[in-house]
Amino acid sequence: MESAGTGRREDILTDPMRTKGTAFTAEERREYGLLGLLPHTVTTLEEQVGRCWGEVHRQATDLQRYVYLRSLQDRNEHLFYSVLAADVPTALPLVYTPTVAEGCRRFSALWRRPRGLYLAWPDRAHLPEMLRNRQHDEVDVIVVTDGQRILGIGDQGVGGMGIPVGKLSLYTLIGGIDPARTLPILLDVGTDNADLLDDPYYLGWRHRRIDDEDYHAFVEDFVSAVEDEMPDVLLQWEDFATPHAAPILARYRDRLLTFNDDIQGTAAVALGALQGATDVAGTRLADQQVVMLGAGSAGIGVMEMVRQEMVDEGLAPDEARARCWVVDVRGLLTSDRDDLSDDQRAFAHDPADVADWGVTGLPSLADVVEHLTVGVLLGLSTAQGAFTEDIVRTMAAKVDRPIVFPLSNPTSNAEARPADVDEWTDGRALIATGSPFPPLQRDHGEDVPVAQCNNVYIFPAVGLAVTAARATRVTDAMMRAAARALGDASPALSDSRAPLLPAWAQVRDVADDIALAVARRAVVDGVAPQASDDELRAAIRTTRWAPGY
Ligand SMILES: NC(=O)C1=CN([C@@H]2O[C@H](COP(=O)(O)OP(=O)(O)OC[C@H]3O[C@@H](n4cnc5c(N)ncnc54)[C@H](OP(=O)(O)O)[C@@H]3O)[C@@H](O)[C@H]2O)C=CC1
Ligand SMILES: CC(=O)C(=O)O
Ligand SMILES: [Mg+2]
Repeated sequence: MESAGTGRREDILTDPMRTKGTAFTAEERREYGLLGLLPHTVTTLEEQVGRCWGEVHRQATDLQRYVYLRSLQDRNEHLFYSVLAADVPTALPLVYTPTVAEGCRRFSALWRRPRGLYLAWPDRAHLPEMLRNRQHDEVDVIVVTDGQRILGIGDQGVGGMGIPVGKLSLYTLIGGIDPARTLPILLDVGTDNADLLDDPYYLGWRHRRIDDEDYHAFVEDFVSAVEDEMPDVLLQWEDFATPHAAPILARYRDRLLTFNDDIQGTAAVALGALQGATDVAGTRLADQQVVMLGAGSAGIGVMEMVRQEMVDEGLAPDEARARCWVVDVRGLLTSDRDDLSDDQRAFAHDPADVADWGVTGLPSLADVVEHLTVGVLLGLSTAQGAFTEDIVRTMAAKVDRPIVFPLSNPTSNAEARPADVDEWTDGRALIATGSPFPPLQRDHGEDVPVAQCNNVYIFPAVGLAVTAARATRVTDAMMRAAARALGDASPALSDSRAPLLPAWAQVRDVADDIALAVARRAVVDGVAPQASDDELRAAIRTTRWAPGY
């Protein structure tokens, strides 16, 4: 009993993928040598879920709720996912934006147990060995960050690991990816966050970020090691700073099964929400002047998909570009600026386009809104409150149904609060936000939920699609297919007062529909084996993991 019995019972009691905790039945407790190791009462999974939610609600702050749920995840994954699934709208803001931002900021202080891989530059000679040390051999999805641009809160160094962990939990909750087949990775290449460098308890490599030449060599070594170890894995790049995000995607998108969530996932969800919004507004994207505040990788990614959509709607590429306006911290992107990347330059306007505005220097967002009839105003700028009352009122004075999406995360970085936008536009605005906000109050007492336009609607479905279809690449057309399928599911298409995106209660069904559309497109694009719709549907069904004992 002593040796073999002890080994077996400890495994099954403490292995987060196999334990049932107090739900082990009397027979199982005897069979596995667990008698005496658990309190007498045998509980059901439903009772455990109820008990856990009771504890979540008893915590004093959302950060404590986050810590509780993360500890539960490390202890018992079936229970953790059952808890999340029981109340997705309440769980999401706790394991994801906005609370995960605080989890990242306080990562070192809150450290409990290891999860995923920490690949630090000083250990670069051992990358293959570190990858081989992963907990589970078979991996479907990796989410990797270097922690440099975490949501809108900047460089969090090793604390950025909160994001891959959080995103992968949503791959499982929404996309049904087996949690034992997910792998969060943090590339620790230092941090330029002075507070972290000064923090005696900081757990990352205490060093300034390495230079670009070393950085790209390290990323290349990492990618090569992933190719050797896990050649079929989906590699999702997350929260890389703009100077690295697009170049990395460009370098690897034709070599691996890979995508950048902030560029491509955000674009797809924004386009999906715009489909419902333009339908309610009774217009087409191609008829609008679309303004983006923020020229980072997320903002430019969204505008690129908006431009493609306008072309699909019938505009010539130049006509489409002429309707897209991007404003960054200095002002409007114009072709005489020498501080633009090639991706940004693609949206720069000729200074002659705005010469008759009479503005000295670069036009600001207020200037753009004053001089154009703007139908769509999007924010991916990290600039809290940048959609001011003046700006929104000026816009709303010229269009019946202004489309206003303050998309920056977390909540504290949003360009505007929905309740304010609603008030300034007398309830006419069509609103979606990046982080969750309370519903809008109407005089007659009916609450109107605000759509959360967040890439969480997209990435779990893309993961499900490529895993089920055995795709080898993520093409632009696959991301467009995701956007369309999400747009088609917009409740606003059938009820103009309904939110622009589906309710969280439906999100898993919607993910199945998106996954089918993406998988189908992968087959058409020749990046997945031939399969009929029925075969793809069946593959999606069998790929889906669900919690339960
Ligand atoms: N809703 C969603 O699903 C998603 C939301 N996001 C959010 O989008 C935001 C931006 O992400 P990303 O593009 O990667 O980040 P970046 O930091 O690279 O981009 C921010 C952009 O906004 C500009 N900017 C900063 N401050 C201001 C200001 N006061 N006025 C106007 N422009 C300003 C910056 O200009 P400059 O570079 O010159 O400083 C830059 O162009 C983040 O908050 C992130 O959380 C991202 C992905 C998905
Ligand atoms: C949602 C997301 O990916 C971000 O804010 O970066
Ligand atoms: Mg992100």
